[in-house]
Order: sequence, then structure tokens, then C-alpha cells
Amino acid sequence: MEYIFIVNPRARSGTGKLTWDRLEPELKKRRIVYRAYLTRYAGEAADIAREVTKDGKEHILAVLGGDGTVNEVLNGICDLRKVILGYIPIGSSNDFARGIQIPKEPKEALDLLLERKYIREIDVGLMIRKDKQKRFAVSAGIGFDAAVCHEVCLSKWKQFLNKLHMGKLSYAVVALRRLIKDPAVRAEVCLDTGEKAVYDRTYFIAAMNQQYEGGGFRFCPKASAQDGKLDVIIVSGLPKWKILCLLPTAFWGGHVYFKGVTTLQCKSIAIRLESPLPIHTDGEPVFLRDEMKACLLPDRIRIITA
Ligand SMILES: Nc1ncnc2c1ncn2[C@@H]1O[C@H](COP(=O)(O)OP(=O)(O)OP(=O)(O)O)[C@@H](O)[C@H]1O
Repeated sequence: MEYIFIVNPRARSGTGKLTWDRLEPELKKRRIVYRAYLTRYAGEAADIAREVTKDGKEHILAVLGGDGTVNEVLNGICDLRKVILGYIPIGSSNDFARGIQIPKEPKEALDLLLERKYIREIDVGLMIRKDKQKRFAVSAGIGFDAAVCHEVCLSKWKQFLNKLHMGKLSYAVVALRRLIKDPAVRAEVCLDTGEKAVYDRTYFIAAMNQQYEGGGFRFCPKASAQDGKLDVIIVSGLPKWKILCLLPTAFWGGHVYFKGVTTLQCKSIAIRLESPLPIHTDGEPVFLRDEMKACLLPDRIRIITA
């Protein structure tokens, strides 16, 4: 089957193009049948995926980029059941690749993609806000984590640290700043199980399909994209200095033992805040909202993994 490569040349501050230039000769050398699209603007990866998959036939979409590009492609696909996704992670956070254990070395990821030895079905999340919906592969969140994503996207730190191959650090730098600045709000949470709870002084709530977000924070250590459930983390009711202490422990999942960190599993969640905070899907921020819902789609997608 033909491989359709969707390449974000701008991922990790331009590394996408360099990586593609390094990998494409390999495809030619191995006589792989492929088509390649290099995105020219933000949002084009979704347009390409939509255009390619609108014929309703089976396709292999091979994404080269970061979590944002995977998210765009996922949102462009017409019928998830008809697509096999391959992935070469070259973003700065790479939480999707981390979650499904795709090697971060591009050549290794390409080998895996071309071998097509293991293909797994994974869940796909759906974030709903007012009349808009967006799919997600990693997570959807409201509050502090979304504010961090938003600022990282605009920040010069990311470009600078990406050049030093330390892009992940940009999330930590910005997280510190936002923690000091951002307010905590009262949140009402309703699960599909009928459970309802109110959390005072909430910093953030994330509904996760994978264990990691924000460049390697293992916020939901029990999450699996194959279990048919969303894992939720709620951080509330603790002083900011304590969040600062627990944040580093989130790299290995130790934060879940702190009072004020709640983790849950559900099929869907509805969140209502007393005042609006930023929201995100897969690290792509949107504006301030005071409510959001998240659930898993009935359809899953196949992905080439290790
Ligand atoms: N040609 C382009 N010009 C400008 N922006 C683009 C272009 N192609 C894609 N984009 C945008 O680049 C953004 C970031 O891409 P991506 O997430 O792949 O890389 P990253 O930010 O380096 O990685 P990560 O999300 O893992 O930190 C996406 O929001 C996407 O819409």
C-alpha cells in the first residue's frame, strides 16, 4: 500500500524539514511507494488528511512532526477505521510517541513504520466545547496545563531551547511562570458514572488518553490508549509552593501520592468552572472557556508501533 507522508517542515523550529531531507532518500533507496505533502501553513495537515481520506478507501498516513501535527491529521481524517497511522516524532514534547512507545530517533521510527510489524488499535478522544468538537490523541485539558501550552507556543524560549535540543525544557520554564501568575478556580466535575464533585481552588483538569503530557509529565500513570477509558487528573486545593514541589515528581508519576491530586477513570467527563481558563487539545491551545466535555469516540484508529 502507498504511504502518504504528511510532513510539518516547521516542527521543532524547522527541524521537520531537515529530518525529512535526511529520510526521503531512504524511501527512494528502498523503492517505497509514497506520496509526500509538506505543510505550508498551520492547519494544512488536517486539510491534507481530509482530502486524502475523503475517497473512503484504506490509507496509510505517515506523520512527521510533533503532537500538534498528529492532532491536525487526526482531526482531518474522514473515517478513522479506514486509516493506519504511522508516526515519526520530531516535535519538542513528543508525548504521543512517548505514550505509544515509538522511538524518538527518526531513522528508527522510519524503520518501524516501513516494517509494519505491529499494528495496534488505539482510542481517540473527543473534546466538546459549546458547539465545537475536536479529536485528541494525547489529552484535553483546562487550566494551568493549557495556559502553559499557550505560552509555550508563543514563547521565544521554545525556539531557543529547540535549537539546543532542549525543547522539553521550555515547558518547565513556562510552567514555573504560569504557576506564579495564574488563578485557581472552583470546578464542578460530572462523570458518566453519575458521580459529581466540586473542587475548590482548581489549577487544572486534564482528560488523558495517554500517560504523558506537557513534554513528559506522567500526569496519569495508569492511562492506556487501549483500555477504552479516559484517565483524569485534577489538581486542586493546595498551595502554589506545594505544586512547585510536586511538579518534578510528575516526571515519574510520584505526584499522585500528594494530597490535592485526584486521579479518576471514566468514559466521559463534563467540567464547569466558576470563571474561564484556557483549554487545549494535544497541546494546541484555544481561548478561555468555562466549560468543556471530553469522551472517547466509538471508532478507534490503527497505529504502527514497536
Ligand atoms: N508550514 C507551517 N508554517 C507554520 N506553522 C505550521 C506549518 N505547518 C504546521 N504548522 C503548525 O506548527 C504547529 C506545531 O507543530 P508540531 O506540534 O508538529 O511541532 P512542535 O510544536 O515542535 O512539537 P510539539 O507539539 O510536540 O511540542 C502546529 O500547530 C501546526 O499547525
